[in-house]
Amino acid sequence: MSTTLLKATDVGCRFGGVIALDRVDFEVAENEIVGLIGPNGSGKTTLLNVLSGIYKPTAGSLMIDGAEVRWPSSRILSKRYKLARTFQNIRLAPGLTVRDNVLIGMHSTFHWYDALRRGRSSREASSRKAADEILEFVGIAGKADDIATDLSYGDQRRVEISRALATSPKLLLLDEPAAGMNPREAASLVTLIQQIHAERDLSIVVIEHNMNVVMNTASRVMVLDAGLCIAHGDPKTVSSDEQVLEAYLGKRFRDV
Ligand SMILES: Nc1ncnc2c1ncn2[C@@H]1O[C@H](COP(=O)(O)OP(=O)(O)OP(=O)(O)O)[C@@H](O)[C@H]1O
Repeated sequence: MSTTLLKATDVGCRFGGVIALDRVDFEVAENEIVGLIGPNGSGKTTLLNVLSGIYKPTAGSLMIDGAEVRWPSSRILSKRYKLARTFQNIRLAPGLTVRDNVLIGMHSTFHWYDALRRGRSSREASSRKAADEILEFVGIAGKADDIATDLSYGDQRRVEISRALATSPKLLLLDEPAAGMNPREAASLVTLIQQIHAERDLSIVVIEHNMNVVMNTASRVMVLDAGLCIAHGDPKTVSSDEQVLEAYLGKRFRDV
């Protein structure tokens, strides 16, 4: 039987007159990959921002690892509850190497300069080794000394994922990891997500507009539309749901 890692109940989030989330229930089990899809502006990133402590919701409750949490800050969530995330718009430290970006993730409790100093000191050789192991795992070890922002788009996404993995998360939140990728890069992202899931003891939530990525990674999918959950279930069931087809996927998806 699967154990629930995170359970958000009746979550609401308003921005003035805009209802970004309307009584949304969301659950992630241990070792599960959940896909989150929906049209632009349907509330996907808002849900991720709420779950990672960036937005405080206007209603609802959150349980993580069996304990009720009172919507703490992202720092507390990432440390105490071991959540890590990537962003829709890549956020890498400019001018720093790939390895240094990962070291920042590893020492995220410190100011980034402190993190780098610690990461670069001989005492912290083990951190560098751990960073290099993650880069190897993610497939960009050969680029550890390159400036991260000089890499291809697909590789920059891999750096972001490496940085998130550096915190050894129990829950990894990926916000449109395939955005801007070509089909070849997106296919190799699918393999990477499957590999992370198979080899690391964690759960993953993935927001994506690329249906191939969602359908080939997630075992369960939730669909948001205008802040409401309009469907959830296994990918096959969701992809044949009439309401989903009409609201979001449309004919395009029927042809996939
Ligand atoms: N900080 C904010 N201030 C005001 N409105 C916001 C804010 N964040 C989100 N919204 C609004 O909430 C709604 C949901 O936005 P959200 O970014 O969560 O959608 P999304 O499903 O992630 O869209 P996309 O697929 O385009 O990224 C939108 O109407 C958006 O304009």
